[in-house]
Formats: sequence, structure tokens, C-alpha cells
Amino acid sequence: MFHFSIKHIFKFTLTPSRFLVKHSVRAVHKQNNILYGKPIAERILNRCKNECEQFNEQYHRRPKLVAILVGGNESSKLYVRNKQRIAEHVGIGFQTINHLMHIAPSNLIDTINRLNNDDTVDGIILQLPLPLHLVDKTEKFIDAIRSDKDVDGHTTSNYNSYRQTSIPPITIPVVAAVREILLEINEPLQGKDVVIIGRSKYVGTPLALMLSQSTTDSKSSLISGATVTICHRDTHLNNLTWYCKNADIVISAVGRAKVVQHRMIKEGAVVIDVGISKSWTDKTVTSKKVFVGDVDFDEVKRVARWITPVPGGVGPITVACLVSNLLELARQRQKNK
Ligand SMILES: Nc1nc2c(c(=O)[nH]1)N[C@@H](CN(C=O)c1ccc(C(=O)N[C@@H](CCC(=O)O)C(=O)O)cc1)CN2
Ligand SMILES: [Mg+2]
Repeated sequence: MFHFSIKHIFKFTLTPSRFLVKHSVRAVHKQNNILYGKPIAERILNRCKNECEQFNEQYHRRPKLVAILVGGNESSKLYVRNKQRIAEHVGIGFQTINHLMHIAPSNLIDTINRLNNDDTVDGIILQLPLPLHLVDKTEKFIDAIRSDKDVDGHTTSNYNSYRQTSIPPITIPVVAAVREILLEINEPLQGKDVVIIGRSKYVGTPLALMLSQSTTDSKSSLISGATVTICHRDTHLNNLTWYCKNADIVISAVGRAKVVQHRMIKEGAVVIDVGISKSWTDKTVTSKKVFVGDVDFDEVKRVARWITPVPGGVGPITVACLVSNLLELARQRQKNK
């Protein structure tokens, strides 16, 4: 079986834990109370690599993913480059379509329609956020993507099947990443109190749906059956602290540094950091901008039982789950031909 070099596929800084990967994968997932995402991502990608080879043997073509990038947002460009590197490493064909920031809405719809009708394309990503003048039409553009090519699971049609069947065709990659983390922790979520900070359509709300679903078996009790509270911009700060302090699991997805402080966390709680933003390292002239999560990591890790870091926590698993979704969509499309 093919073995990934994590160093190779994940360009971002590696924790020393990777040096232990060969000897004890499980020990590396959880060091002290820190739950790293890269070994989990590696496991998913190893499976994807095998599945991609099987797909190629069976259908004599490579699955293909296309990302649409509008404007020159540097972080978005980096994320798309990461997706490309990881998808290609697994054996998936990848193309990026770059549009200028001031593209007319009708031209963007044309691009989506062209990809919808291109039989060689299995999945379409519309990289978010869109430039300001298009932001209020985000849902319209996303819903223009054919649901059987909706690799991000962002379309209203996918969202509705999620709500109605609880078995969506595709799970939104970041939601799937949180699921992987909870499976790794391997403790029943059923009956626990979860606080999600952030109510976005693509992260907070679908996460709440997944975690509060009724459980069907012992595996699903690890990721559902919880009492879920969603906190958001309108939640009074004092109440936010109260809700968090009483929660067994806190999941933050707002993209603002240090929203979650250690005084808000109950001793022994699980803290999953889904947020990502850029922050200066310090106030000196040599300061640089780095990716940070929502959680005041160094402080919170002293009280939390499990905590995910940023970078190196939820993010890498999210990309692996995206790749896994693409393979699922490609197989479904081939079967339906
Ligand atoms: N169409 C989409 N747009 C956006 C999504 C998405 O899932 N679909 N999510 C985010 C951006 N994003 C993927 O697109 C993303 C962001 C960050 C990471 C990640 O792995 N981050 C690293 C740190 C960054 C680095 O060092 O490269 C980490 O957390 O370790 C993955 C995916 C908004 N837009
Ligand atoms: Mg992360």
C-alpha cells in the first residue's frame, strides 16, 4: 500500500509528533490532551489513494475536481493550491479557473453551467468568500452547481436532504472533519451538552443538525444525540460564557482569534477549533501574520481534556474529507451513467 509522507502533502508547519507516526499512529493523534488532525487526514487520504486507483482501473479515467476562484484573495489562493496538491497526490485531476474580481454575475453562472455540462468534471468548488459585490448572491451561485457535482455539500438541495434523511449524499467537509475528530475521541456524545459558536449555513448550522440527530447505533452515538446550543453574534457575552462553561464540548467556528478563553471552559471539556483567521505574532517589527484559530490555545489547553490546534487540527482533515467526497461523487456519477 502507498504510504504518504505527511511532510510532502501538508506544506504547513509540522508538529514534532509526525516523527512518531510510523511507530504509533494512535499515540500521535492524541498527544497529552492535543488532538492532531494530520494523522487522521493521512489515514483518510491513504484510503482515497487506493479508491482512486480502483476507480481508474474500473473506468479508465481519473476523477476530476475543478475549483473556481474569483478575485485575488491570498488566503483563498493558498487554500486552493493546498487542495490541488493534495488531490493530485491522491491521483485526482485538478483544475483551477481564475476569474477577475469584477466578473459579471452572468459570466460566473456561465462558468458553472459549462462545468455542470462537462462530463469529465466530477466535482465543482466555488471557493468562498466571494468578493464583496457578489457576496449577497453567494447562495444563487452555489445553487447553480449541479447537486451531483456539489463536492462541498453547500447546495440547498444537499442541505435539505441532510435535514430530511439524516443521510446526506455528501457531508460538508468541515462537518465531516468534526465527525472524524469525535470518532477519534471515541466517547458517546449522546446526552452530552454541546455549544457551537457560529451559526453559518455551511458550518455551525449543519454541525448542529448532525450532532443533535437521534442516534441509531453505538457508532452514531459518538457523533449524535447531543443537546446542542448555537451561540452567535447576538448572544450576550455573559451568556456566551455561561453556555460554554456548562458545556461538555465547545466547538468554535467564527474565525476570530481568542474568542474562546480558558475562563469559559469547564475543566475536562472537549474543545474543537474550527475557526481560522490571520493574526500578528507579536507587536515587534519582526512580527508576521500567521494562521490562528478561535481558541486561546495555550491557556485553554490547561483546562480542556481534548483540544484541537490551529494549524494542524480540523483544517487538514477538512481537505481530506473534500477529496473523499469527490471520489464518492465520481463513483455515483459513473454508476448512474
Ligand atoms: N468552497 C469553499 N470555500 C471555503 C471553504 C470550503 O470548505 N469550501 N472553507 C474555508 C477555506 N478552506 C477551504 O476551502 C480551508 C481553510 C484552511 C484549511 C487548513 O487546512 N488550514 C490549515 C492552516 C493553513 C495553512 O497553513 O495552510 C490548518 O488549519 O492546519 C483548509 C481548508 C473557507 N472557504
Ligand atoms: Mg486546524
